[in-house]
Amino acid sequence: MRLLVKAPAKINLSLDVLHKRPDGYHEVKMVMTTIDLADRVELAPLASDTIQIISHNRFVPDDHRNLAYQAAKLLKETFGVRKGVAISITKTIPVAAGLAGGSSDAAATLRGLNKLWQLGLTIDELAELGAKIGSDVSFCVYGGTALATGRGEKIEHLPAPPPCWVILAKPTIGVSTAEVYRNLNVQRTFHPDVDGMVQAIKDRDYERICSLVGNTLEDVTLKMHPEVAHIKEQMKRFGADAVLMSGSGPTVFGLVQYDSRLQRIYNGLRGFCDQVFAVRLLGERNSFD
Ligand SMILES: C[C@](O)(CO)[C@H](O)COP(=O)(O)OP(=O)(O)OC[C@H]1O[C@@H](n2ccc(N)nc2=O)[C@H](O)[C@@H]1O
Ligand SMILES: Nc1ncnc2c1ncn2[C@@H]1O[C@H](COP(=O)(O)OP(=O)(O)OP(=O)(O)O)[C@@H](O)[C@H]1O
Repeated sequence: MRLLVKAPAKINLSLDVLHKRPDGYHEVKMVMTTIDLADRVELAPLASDTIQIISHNRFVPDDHRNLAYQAAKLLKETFGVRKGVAISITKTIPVAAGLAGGSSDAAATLRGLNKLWQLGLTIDELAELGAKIGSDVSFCVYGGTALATGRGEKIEHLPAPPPCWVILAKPTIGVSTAEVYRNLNVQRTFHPDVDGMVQAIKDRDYERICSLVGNTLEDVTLKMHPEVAHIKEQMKRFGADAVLMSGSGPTVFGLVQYDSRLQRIYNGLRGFCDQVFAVRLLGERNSFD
């Protein structure tokens, strides 16, 4: 049996960093939501007891460094599985972009292998295991919309925000999440109103959601890569309702409610940015199939 699993990207509508912890990670408080831009993860049983990664993207490792590999290894070791699997990853989510592509591939692998190997784990158990792979993996196991705290692995589910378009523009640079956190001075930085964002989502108030988007990590990445600020300015100028960098960047997203404006913004950005996507905000859990 071969299994095809969808691995959607996330954006951070609000991301606050509270303080650095003794373990080196940062305590965060953020609102994340899934969007309709997804990698395809295909799982096929192997006769030998090995994990094989097939990826045709030169930026994606095809060995133990791949987060999907780490997900399979974690399940094998934790539950004593003596079976092999070939994991074929077709990337659509840009790499090192702030969209949790690798984390979502790992989450899809956890969900898929739970079925393929008939492990009978609950979604909460899979999310807990996911946290061992990376801070964004727990959220990606569930998808939907959530308030994430701790180092990002404590998930409180939220209703979906009102439907809208999400325009994404990624400059041709990759950003290291570790480096962005390292360059952050938590005391002297902007802190968005995350509680306000949670309330606005519960109230399904699109205008308030747009007015409250904010990301503590944005200033750090903008200083390192001024082209991200340029994309932000252009997206605002072309008429997006709200504009923000996602995660540690460098992808910038814009929220747009009216179809009539979408084409104009998309075309405008395509003029100077290679990777531009217009997708729907998913926001609902279980939108993987
Ligand atoms: C920027 C975000 O994507 C926002 O959703 C996440 O906070 C990062 O999630 P991630 O890429 O899954 O991060 P991990 O793979 O767990 O960690 C990568 C590196 O980022 C830093 N890191 C990450 C998460 C966090 N809460 N504090 C940190 O300081 C650490 O230096 C860590 O070594
Ligand atoms: N399945 C994978 N897909 C993409 N990159 C992967 C994968 N597994 C490991 N990596 C490595 O992880 C690095 C970060 O990639 P990824 O696309 O997950 O970043 P990101 O979108 O910024 O993540 P996040 O938003 O969670 O910080 C890449 O440079 C790559 O070397």
